[in-house]
Parts: sequence; structure tokens; C-alpha cells
Amino acid sequence: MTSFLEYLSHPLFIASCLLVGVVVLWAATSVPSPVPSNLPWQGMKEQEFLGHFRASLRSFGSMREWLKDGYERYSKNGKSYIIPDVSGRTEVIIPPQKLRWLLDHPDSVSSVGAAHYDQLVGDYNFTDPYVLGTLYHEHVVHKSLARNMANIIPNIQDEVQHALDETWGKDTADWKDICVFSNMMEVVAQLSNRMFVGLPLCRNKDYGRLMGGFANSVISAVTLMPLFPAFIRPIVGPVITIPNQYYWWRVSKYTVPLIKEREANMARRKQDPSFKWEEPNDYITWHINVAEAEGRKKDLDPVMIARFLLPLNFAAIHTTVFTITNVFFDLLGSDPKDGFLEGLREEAENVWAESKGNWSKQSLAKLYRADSAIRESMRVSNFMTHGLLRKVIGKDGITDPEEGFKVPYGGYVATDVHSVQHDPDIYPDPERYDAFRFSRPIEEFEAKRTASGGALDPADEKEWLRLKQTGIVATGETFLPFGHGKHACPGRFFVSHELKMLLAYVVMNYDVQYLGKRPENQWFGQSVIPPTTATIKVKRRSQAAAV
Ligand code: HEM
Repeated sequence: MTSFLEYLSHPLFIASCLLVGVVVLWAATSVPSPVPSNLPWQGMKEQEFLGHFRASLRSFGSMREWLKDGYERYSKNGKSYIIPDVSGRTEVIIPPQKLRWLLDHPDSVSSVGAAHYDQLVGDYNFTDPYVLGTLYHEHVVHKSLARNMANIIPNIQDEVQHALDETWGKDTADWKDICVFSNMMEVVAQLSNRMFVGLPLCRNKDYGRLMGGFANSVISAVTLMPLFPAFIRPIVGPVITIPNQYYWWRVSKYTVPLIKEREANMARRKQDPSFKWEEPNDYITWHINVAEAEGRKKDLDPVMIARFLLPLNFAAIHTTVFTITNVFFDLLGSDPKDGFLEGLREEAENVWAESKGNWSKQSLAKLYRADSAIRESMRVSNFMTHGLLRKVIGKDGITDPEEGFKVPYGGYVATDVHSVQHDPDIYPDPERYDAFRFSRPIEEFEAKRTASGGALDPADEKEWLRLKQTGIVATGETFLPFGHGKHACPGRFFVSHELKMLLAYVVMNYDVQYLGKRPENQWFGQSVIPPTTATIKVKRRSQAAAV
């Protein structure tokens, strides 16, 4: 009897009971987010007991197959369908032709902010619900980043050199193994923070590690929260996000004093134009300027500005790390006979010499092959399979007159990015990484233009305009890694310059070995994650361009 009681009070038994209880509650209370009643479903089995719950769980392993089938059956024929997700969210997947319809709704009806708030657990993840509730950092980036791009290019060039020299080294004798994912976590955090907080903080390893830890805690909460039924989340949310609060507390020791000092210096400069101080061109300065011009008192509080740096780092770092990790593995996993690395090196060295060793918007725009190699990797190795997620917040819902469905208030709409970017009717041989897919026609066009002495007839002009729409930053119905429309990622202008400089630096200064076979990416529900432990072999070239 005693031993039975002991068994019942064993922590493992209690924990198992709690877990089973939570799962049962989740299953019993799990209801699909509101969806139109007249659209077909993917993944749901008719009359299945706890059907939505089980379909949500199945989506984790079946998303790839469901998307493929849904694209062939519905999207390719201009039709919409419904798909469950492991987060418990249920999405109406619209075909690419309907994106204009979705994007034409005002933000007060179909909202990207509300979708991200739910997806990223805005109530708890970013230390204060105000941060994702107002999204003031996004407003600042939209207003400031593109217009400051030309001026921050030299800073990023400097940071690329510093980060790669330090982590890849300058040894021209021996090959070095680099774990691409973890190295890029370090490098990209440094580059992004050169833009966010400037020198010297961007190079502070402890700060970089803390920001990385914060981002990982956000991902943990995003993964764990859907496991709990909605009514328990106010209790569980603050507990799960204790690590977020810890990282915030530590990171704020660096950022808050810096912001206070910046505000004081900017104020002093206003009072006294002779004050000798060089204003850093980074996010902190942009934020202060925009918030002052708009009279946003609360958003000028140094603690609040420091909080906004958290979602910015989150938005910038993992996305860019996944992207550049894929670029390396796609390039190095390609057939050496294609000569992609050598082609990139030839281009980078020519443009570098022409621009006398200083990158600018104009010279970076001439890196057609590098641009194409990155865009092609974003096409074939997209890590987000769904895109343009919107939450319907208009109380009357949104109605599609063509198919006659209505997504009710509280429903979600998205599109299948993966399948459209792998459609053979749009991209011939779609599973192949063809690094120069987009640059080849541009180079052919340039050659033709040179041969004709620069003269262009109207048809050529039109073709040139079309070709200009095939660069990294150009979004459209068939290229969606940055979204599309007015909420398309404003960071993409930075990313395109940053990654082109990084790739050019690598090919000009390092020999890198081809892999023979590309290590595979792994599907986890809606995400496709690049290899996180795979390594490459690099060696500093003795004829390096920058030393
Ligand atoms: C390769 C790297 C990146 C990828 C793939 C990426 C992708 C995306 C995507 C898919 C969206 C949502 C668009 C939509 O739903 O329509 C987005 C939004 C956003 N991204 Fe990025 N991003 C990247 C890097 C960055 C960087 C470096 C920054 C920082 C400056 C940034 C800042 C933002 C912001 C502020 C938004 C919200 C825009 C809005 O809702 O109006 N992103 N990004």
C-alpha cells in the first residue's frame, strides 16, 4: 500500500498526469480559428474523433505533402483551401493570383501586425505587450533604413571584413573547418548590430550571445505556447518567458546606458551646434529622430527604445542566418563543373577593382551574379513555406466574390510560398540550384547592348525593365521570401547589400572547398531548417583582395 502511495506521489507520475491533463484539455478546447464553411480542407479526416486536434498534430510531419497536393489540386487552378497548422492556427491558403485581393484590404481589416502578434506570442515574448502592439520599430525601419542605406554601406563593409578576418582567420597555409550556421549566427549578429547599435557594442561578444539567447527564448515560447489551451496561457506565458526576461535584463545593461547617452548628446548638439560629436548613423539615432518628429513621448523612453531592439534583432538575425547558410550550402553543394564559385569570384574582383575597393550602392548593383546566387537560394531553399500571413480583424470579415467565400473575423489567410517557387511552369528545372538563373539573361542583355553601341529599341527597354525585377529585393507573386506589397520586409534592402558584400568578401579572400553533396534541409511543420552542424573547409587566399 505504502509503495503504491509512494508511486502516486512520485514527481514523474505527477508530471505525466499533468501532461496528459493538459493535452486532454487542449484537445477538448481546441477549435479551429474561424474559416469559411465552403472551402475544402487539407489534412482533416471526415468524422475523425478530435479531428482538428489530430490534424494539427499531423501537420508537423505532413505539411510538405499537404502543400504539394493542395497546390496541384487548388492553387494552380486559382482556388483556395484550408490547412491546419501545429500551432493550432488554421489558415485559408489563397493562390498567388489572389494576393492582390488580400493586399488591397486596409490594415484595419486584414492585419499583418495582428497576425505576427499572435504568431510571436506578443503578450509575453518581447517583455512588454506594448512592443508588438505598437510595432513602432517597424515604422522607424520603414521610414529610415532605405534612405540611409548608401551611408551605412561603408560601415557594413568594415564590419564584414572585421567579422570574417576574425572568425575565418588569415592563415594561408592550412584549411580550417567552419560550422556555417553557428559562425553565421555570430557574423550576422555583428553585422546587423552595426546597423542597430553601432560600434563598439556590435562587436561585444557577451551582448551578441545575450541577443542570441533572447531570440532562442522567443522561438521556445512560440513552439511551446500552442501546446497549452488558451485559458491557461495567462499563467503559463509569464513562466515560459522567464528566460526572455532574464536576457532582457542582461542586455538592457548594455543598451539602456548607450541610448541615454545618445539622447543626451543629440539634445546637446541641438542646443549647441559647435558641440564636437559625430552622430552615429544607426537605428538608435533614427528612432530618436523619428519619435521626436512625431512627438512620441513614450517611444523616446530609453528603456522602451531598448525593448524595441529585441524584436528587431529577432526579425533580422535568424532570417538572415538561415538565408546565408542556405546560400553557402547551395553553392558548395553544386557541381564544380558549373563553376559558380569561380564565376562569382571573377565578377567580384572586376567590380571591386573598378570601384577601387569601396563598395557603394552603384557598385553593389553591378554584382548581378552574387545577387542571382542569393535570390536563387532564397527561391529553391526557402525556409518559410507559408507567407503573407494576415489576420482578419475587420468585424465583417473579408469576402472573395470570385470563389464566394468569406473569411470571418479572427480568421487567418496566407499563401503557399514553397510550391509557387518550385513550380516547373514558372521556374524550369525548379529543384536545381542554378546560381546564375537570374543573372545570365542580364549579362546576355548587357552583351547585346554593348555590341549595338548602347542603343536600345522600345522592346529592349521593356525587357530591361523586366530583368530589373529579378533582383533580390524585387518581390512578386512568384518570389515571396520577403512577402509582398506595402508590408514587404523593409530590411531586404539591407540584407541584399549585406549578403552581397559578405559573399564577395568570401570569394575574393578565401578558397572554399566544394562539398560533393549538399547536406539536406529538414522540414519541421511550416519551416524548413538548414543544417545547423554541417561544416565547410576554408583557407585564406594568398592573393587576397583585402588584407
Ligand atoms: C534574409 C533575411 C530576411 C527575410 C527572409 C525576411 C523576411 C520577412 C518577411 C517574410 C516579412 C513579412 C512580410 C509580409 O508578411 O508581408 C518581414 C517583415 C519585416 N522584416 Fe524582414 N526579413 C529579413 C531580414 C530583415 C532585417 C535584416 C530586418 C531589419 C532591419 C527586417 C525587418 C523587418 C520588419 C520591420 C518587418 C515588418 C514589416 C511590416 O510589417 O510592415 N527583416 N521580413
